Amino acid sequence: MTAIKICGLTTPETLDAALDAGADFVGAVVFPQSPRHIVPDRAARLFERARGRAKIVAVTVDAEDALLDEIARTLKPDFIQLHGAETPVRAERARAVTGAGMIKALPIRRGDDFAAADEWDYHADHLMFDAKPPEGAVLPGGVGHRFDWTLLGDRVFRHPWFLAGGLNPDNVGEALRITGAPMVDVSSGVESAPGVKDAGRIAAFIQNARRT
Ligand SMILES: O=C(O)c1ccccc1N[C@@H]1O[C@H](COP(=O)(O)O)[C@@H](O)[C@H]1O
Repeated sequence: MTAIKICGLTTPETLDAALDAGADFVGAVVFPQSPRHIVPDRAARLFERARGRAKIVAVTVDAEDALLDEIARTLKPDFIQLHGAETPVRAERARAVTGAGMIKALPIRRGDDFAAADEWDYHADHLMFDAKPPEGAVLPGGVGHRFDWTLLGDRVFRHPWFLAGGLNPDNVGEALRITGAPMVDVSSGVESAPGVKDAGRIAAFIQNARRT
């Protein structure tokens, strides 16, 4: 069965919508430039209701040790998602500081962007293939951009991997049919406005992904 991550949750109502619909991973974005930013202390109080029901993911972008340490002490995530330009050395440091599993997002625009996966596959527990944002974009993710899913072809990776970028309730079925992704991740596609999650769209996304 496809594993599903709902990312950028900031309210109890929408977190409950994700949990009740059967999300496997729920994500807190700790990145001040994001409309979904939540400080670690508040994330810890919000996400406590998810513990044991879904894996808790802290999404970070080139985070310093101090922030990683704060996230580890407060939120205690099951996974740290690295969504910036981290190196494998920094990623191993993030793993050591947090004691959490690691998801590494790789930006994809063309087929040769998958080359980075060869090395990262040996460091990350899960790779996440997300669309490369347009030049000058403030956010490295969460912008609803998708890449050409056929680029995945019949590539094989060591661990189950996430497809992300521009997914929504209407296209997740097609995305799964084309890519055979074992895991999917969504943020802006289940919102009514940037940073405003929609319980109905969360439920529809999970239902449509499961149906496929
Ligand atoms: O969601 C954000 O605001 C965000 C900020 C910084 C880094 C990553 C972020 N989100 C991640 O990007 C994917 C794809 O987003 P979308 O579905 O295209 O909107 C999202 O699932 C998060 O993992």
